[in-house]
Amino acid sequence: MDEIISMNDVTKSYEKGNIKALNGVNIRIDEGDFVSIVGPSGSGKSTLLNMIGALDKPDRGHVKVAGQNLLENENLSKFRAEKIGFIFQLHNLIPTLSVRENVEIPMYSQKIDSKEMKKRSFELLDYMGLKNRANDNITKLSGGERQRVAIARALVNKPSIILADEPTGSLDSENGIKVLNILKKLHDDENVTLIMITHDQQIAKMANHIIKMKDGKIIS
Ligand SMILES: Nc1ncnc2c1ncn2[C@@H]1O[C@H](COP(=O)(O)OP(=O)(O)OP(=O)(O)O)[C@@H](O)[C@H]1O
Repeated sequence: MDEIISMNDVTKSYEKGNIKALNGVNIRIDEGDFVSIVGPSGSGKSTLLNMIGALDKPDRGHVKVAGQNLLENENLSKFRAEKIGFIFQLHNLIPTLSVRENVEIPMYSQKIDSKEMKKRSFELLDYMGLKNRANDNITKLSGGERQRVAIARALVNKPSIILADEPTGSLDSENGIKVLNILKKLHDDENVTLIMITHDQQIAKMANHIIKMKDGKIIS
């Protein structure tokens, strides 16, 4: 399989070097892999995910994602919009917009006409079982429904990589399973590379590979 993400001796410190959030991390992830990241609070999981998504820069080391060296890339927002879909625990949806408008946000920076935007957002909302909620204000939806909107938004630019930080963390188990099944189906059907942080051992086992972190290092 082809490599899609690699990190070489990546180090990231905070508080003038007192906290080593990442301490010499090496990874290789192949196209189409489903990887879960586990480890205690503060072990560096979010920092690792943010490095892959070019939301953060290492102090030292190399990060290569989808063939691009992120330290040399001068247009990281374009890179993010085209290659990466982000799903966060608190889903960062915009409360003043409708469901459909929230899904369309990542397309605004691309040169996509409004008809095509509408077509894509309806398709994805249909896939998520939310087509009839498209014009509702986002605040009318339940937590599980909002998380499905966040997944639709992450997919709208057809990214090759999805980064999910505790995507089921704020959901009850029934809704959590629904969201996970959607992510798993995406991975199986579309060959999307899926990288997910979780605290739940059972959920972690759904992945093909598990990265275990401790004190800024990968321990297995
Ligand atoms: N912006 C920041 N400023 C200072 N310290 C930070 C910052 N971001 C992270 N850290 C520190 O870096 C370390 C790793 O944090 P990180 O958020 O990556 O851990 P995590 O494994 O994702 O934790 P959790 O499971 O609690 O979300 C922690 O000690 C954290 O306090």
